[in-house]
Amino acid sequence: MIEARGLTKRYGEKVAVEDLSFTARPGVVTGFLGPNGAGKSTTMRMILGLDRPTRGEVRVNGLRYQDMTDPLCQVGALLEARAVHTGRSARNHLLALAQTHGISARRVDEVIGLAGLTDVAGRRVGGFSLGMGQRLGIASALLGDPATIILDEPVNGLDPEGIRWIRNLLSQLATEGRTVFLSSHLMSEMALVATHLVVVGRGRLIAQTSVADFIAAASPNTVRVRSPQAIPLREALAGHGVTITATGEDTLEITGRTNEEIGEAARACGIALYELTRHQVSLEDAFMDLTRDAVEYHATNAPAPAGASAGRRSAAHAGVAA
Ligand SMILES: Nc1ncnc2c1ncn2[C@@H]1O[C@H](COP(=O)(O)OP(=O)(O)OP(=O)(O)O)[C@@H](O)[C@H]1O
Repeated sequence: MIEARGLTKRYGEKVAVEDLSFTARPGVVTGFLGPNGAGKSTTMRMILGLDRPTRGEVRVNGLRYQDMTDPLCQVGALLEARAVHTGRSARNHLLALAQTHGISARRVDEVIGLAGLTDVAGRRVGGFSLGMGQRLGIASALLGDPATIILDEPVNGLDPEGIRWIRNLLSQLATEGRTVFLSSHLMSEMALVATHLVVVGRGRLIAQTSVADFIAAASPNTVRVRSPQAIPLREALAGHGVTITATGEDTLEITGRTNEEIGEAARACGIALYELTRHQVSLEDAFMDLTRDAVEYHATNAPAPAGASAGRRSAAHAGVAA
């Protein structure tokens, strides 16, 4: 469990993180999202005792990092995959780390296997590819069998097989009851692995919610229906507060009716349906919509539109912090 309360970090005049409170719970993968410069790395560094909060505090498993006697066994972290002694072999690097916490050589070989590094464990880390470095970083994070795992951009440099491996690994770690907290700029990847989100912008909390609610809140309330009898179906569904637009010969876009209502109305009239789909935006679209005002630097050819969009307004209603 990670609990941040009123976490604030200033660098001189610059406020990197401001009054940030959130909880990452055991048993789920929590994605930590935010535009560039939103304060994610600073927050992760404070969780790991690498930066001292200006105000507030953050605890892992109820403890501040600096109060842990066996940090490697409490919280495993991957922040900078390249920050290892490049002259050592992967196994020796892990053995040296293990010795600082009285962790057995057997556990070292276990995590080498888990990370898929068995064939290269004797090779110098200096010759490792970015993907192998990531795997070694993840092996280091898991060495102490910690209840909480924090990973900054864990799929960085991994090939498709490696990405699938880490996706399965993170889900497995959460299923075992661990707290998994990770940042990534790859929204499609985050949508596949995380079930909960903490979203920050300009150092402040924007949202703390499930991925499903985050996407639902940003999605228009539209159902797409395809039927060979679109005209009688349209007549059957017409009513107060219902908008129906024909977008093709056999296709209708409907707002104001649920999937169930449409399905039941079609059945009652003996109308066949070929498709009945609630329109959902991608996590990337929801993220872009919600964080548009929190982006520090916009590309000059894509200025931020003024005012809140419908998506952002509805996101605020779904337990999303203002
Ligand atoms: N040591 C520092 N001194 C001054 N400003 C800093 C320092 N570290 C971070 N910042 C500033 O604090 C803000 C938050 O930075 P941080 O690296 O935490 O963001 P981030 O969300 O991790 O960004 P990215 O997605 O680009 O990695 C940025 O504006 C950054 O320039």
